[in-house]
Amino acid sequence: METLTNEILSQTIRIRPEESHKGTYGRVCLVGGNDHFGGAILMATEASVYSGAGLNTTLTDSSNFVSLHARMPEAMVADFTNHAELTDLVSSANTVVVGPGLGTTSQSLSVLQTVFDTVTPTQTLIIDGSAITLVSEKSLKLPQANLVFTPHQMEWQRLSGIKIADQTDAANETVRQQLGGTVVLKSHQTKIYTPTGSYLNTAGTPAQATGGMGDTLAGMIGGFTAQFENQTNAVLAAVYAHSAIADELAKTQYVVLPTQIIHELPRFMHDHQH
Ligand SMILES: NC(=O)C1=CN([C@@H]2O[C@H](COP(=O)(O)OP(=O)(O)OC[C@H]3O[C@@H](n4cnc5c(N)ncnc54)[C@H](O)[C@@H]3O)[C@@H](O)[C@H]2O)[C@@H](O)CC1
Ligand SMILES: Nc1ncnc2c1ncn2[C@@H]1O[C@H](COP(=O)(O)OP(=O)(O)O)[C@@H](O)[C@H]1O
Ligand SMILES: [Mg+2]
Repeated sequence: METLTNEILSQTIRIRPEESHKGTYGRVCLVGGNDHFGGAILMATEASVYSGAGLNTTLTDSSNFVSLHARMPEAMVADFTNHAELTDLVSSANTVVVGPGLGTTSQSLSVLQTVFDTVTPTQTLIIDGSAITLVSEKSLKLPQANLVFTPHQMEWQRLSGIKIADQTDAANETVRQQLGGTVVLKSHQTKIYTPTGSYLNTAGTPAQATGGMGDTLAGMIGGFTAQFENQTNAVLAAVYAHSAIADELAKTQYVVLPTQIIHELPRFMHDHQH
């Protein structure tokens, strides 16, 4: 297993060419946020926008529209129960993030199933939070796409069937192969299992242990995969940047809020572009 260093940042974060426009930097569609967990999709969206993705659209419960617009006028918003809009918007994205705050009701399941029925093999699909729990509980058939799962250890236990104490590299890699795609197994030392190798993230701090931290990472992975070509490096760089920014803030803070990491992103990415 290879340890991630800040080299992954300069290998991934590109200086923007002069001759470019918002279309050059990818389209992200973020799906989640029910009437209880609006904050989760709000943070994921904010993270994708601040990562520099060119166009961001959030499909969520209509009760979240006002708060989302108030915080994030850069993002477009649509109702995730509108089947036609959901399929249209998911189809036109490069990257789809599904799950932050989606919940596990029959409505959540129907939204997730529509996303799975719509994505195509050329798209990257990040499956986070409630979407992982739903796939596990309902044994959903996974779509053909560039899949990125972002479970924490309990979600990985549900999805893989491996108890937290038994989550060894060999066992995790076996299930990754069965699932296909990449698994970002989040913990105090996140491990990333990809089709081409496994990586350990030693950056990060217990100051990050607060709700919304993973929702933020899912949005960052969305923003990075939408605009940077090498999809594996984009995932690795997002994981590393998320923790490295937290480490910087934790030098003077007891707790680091997800939204504080988000607001540091443009400065941090500027300092590491190549
Ligand atoms: N502001 C919001 O709207 C928030 C919404 N959230 C959403 O709430 C839904 C449920 O997610 P949860 O993760 O809270 O619930 P889960 O029930 O999936 O997992 C939480 C449980 O897992 C245990 N656990 C064991 N190892 C862990 C590890 N390494 N990291 C994290 N937890 C570990 C925790 O102690 C806890 O009991 C998701 O859709 C999520 O996106 C959460 O992200 C919290 C913030
Ligand atoms: N003690 C810790 N040290 C380093 N990183 C941590 C620690 N606790 C949590 N994190 C990070 O915070 C994030 C938590 O994700 P998750 O549990 O999905 O949060 P949420 O669903 O509430 O947004 C992960 O990226 C994880 O690696
Ligand atoms: Mg989570």
